[in-house]
Amino acid sequence: QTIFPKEFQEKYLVSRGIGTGVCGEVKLAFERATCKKVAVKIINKKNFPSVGVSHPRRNAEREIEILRRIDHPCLIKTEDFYQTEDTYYIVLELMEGGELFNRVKAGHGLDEAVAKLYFYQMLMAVEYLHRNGIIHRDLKPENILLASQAKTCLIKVTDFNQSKILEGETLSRTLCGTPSYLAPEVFTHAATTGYGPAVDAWSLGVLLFVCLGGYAPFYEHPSRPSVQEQIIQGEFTMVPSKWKGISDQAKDMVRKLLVVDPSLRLSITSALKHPWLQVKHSPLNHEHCYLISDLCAFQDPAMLAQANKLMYPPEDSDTVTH
Ligand SMILES: CCC/C(=N\NC(=N)N)c1ccc(NC(=O)c2cc3cc(OC)ccc3[nH]2)cc1
Repeated sequence: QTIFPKEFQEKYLVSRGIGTGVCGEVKLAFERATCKKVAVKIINKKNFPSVGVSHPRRNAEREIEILRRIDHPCLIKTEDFYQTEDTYYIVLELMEGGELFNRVKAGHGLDEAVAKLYFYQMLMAVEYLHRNGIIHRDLKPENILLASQAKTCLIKVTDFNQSKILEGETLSRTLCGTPSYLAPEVFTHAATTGYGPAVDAWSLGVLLFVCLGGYAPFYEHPSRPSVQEQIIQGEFTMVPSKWKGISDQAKDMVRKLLVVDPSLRLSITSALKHPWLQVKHSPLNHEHCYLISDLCAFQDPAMLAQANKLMYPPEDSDTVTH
C-alpha cells in the first residue's frame, strides 16, 4: 500500500488505481479544495534493478526535466509534484478516456475517421517533441491517453521514461572546434546513439496499423519468425478481412511508415503532408473541426491552415465532398 507524503495527503484524497505501468501505477485522486479529479502517477525510484544502460534514477530525472519543458495540447501535463527518498508522486490532468490500448484491444480496429483524428494528434505531438529535441522512443497504445469516453476526443501522449533529449549543446560545442579531425559519425549519428527521430515514425506506423486493423503488424506466432526477425525484415500482412473497408490512402500511410531503412521511412513532417491527411471529403463532423483548430492554435499559423484544410473543404462548389 503506497504511503503518500503528509503535504500530499493534505492537498489530495487518493482513491482507486486506474492504470498500471511497468514502472509504477496510476491512481485516481481528488483535490480536496476543489473536488477536481486528477491522476497521480507513482514512480518508485528503486523499483527497477539498476541493470543495463539506462540508470533508473537518471531516467526518472530526465523524464521530470522533459515534463517541465513540454507544453502542447497533445502531451500530458503535470499539475503538481512530490517526492520522498524512494518515490516520485506526479499529479497529472485526468484523462477520463483512459488508455488507447483499451479501445483497440477489442479485436477490431477503430472507424477510419476516428483513427485519423487520433493519428493526426499523435503526429502533431511527436512533431512538437522532435522540434524540441526530444525523441519519445516508446510510443505504444498504453502511452496514448484519451481525454473522454467519446470517440471524437483529444488524445495525449505520455510516459517519457524511455525518451531521449538530443544533446544539442554537446554537439554544437563539438562543432565549434576545427572539424577537420572529427569522425564522420559525429556529424551523422552524434546527437544520438544510433537512434534518430525516425524511430518514432516507425512506432506511429505500428500504432496506426493497430488502430485501423485491430491487430498488431508484428506478433509472436509459433509458425512465424520471432517478432524481432519480423520487424528487422519489415514483414507484415494486411489481412484482407480486417482491412477491406480501409482506404488506400490510409494503407499507403502505414506502408510508408513501416519502412525498415530509416532514411527511406516517411518523416513526421512528410506524414503531416500525406494525401490521407489532406482530405477534402473528411468524414469527420464539425465538432472535430473546432477540436483540431483549438489544437492547432498552439501551433504556428501554417499548422492551423493545414488543419482547417483537413476539416473545411474549400468553398469552390465543384469540389466533390463525399
Ligand atoms: C508523468 C508520468 C508520465 C507517465 N509515465 N511515466 C513513466 N512510466 N515513467 C504516465 C503514465 C501513465 C499515465 N496514465 C494516466 O494518466 C491514466 C489515466 C487513466 C484513466 C483511466 O481510466 C479512467 C485508465 C487508465 C489511465 N491512465 C500518466 C502518466
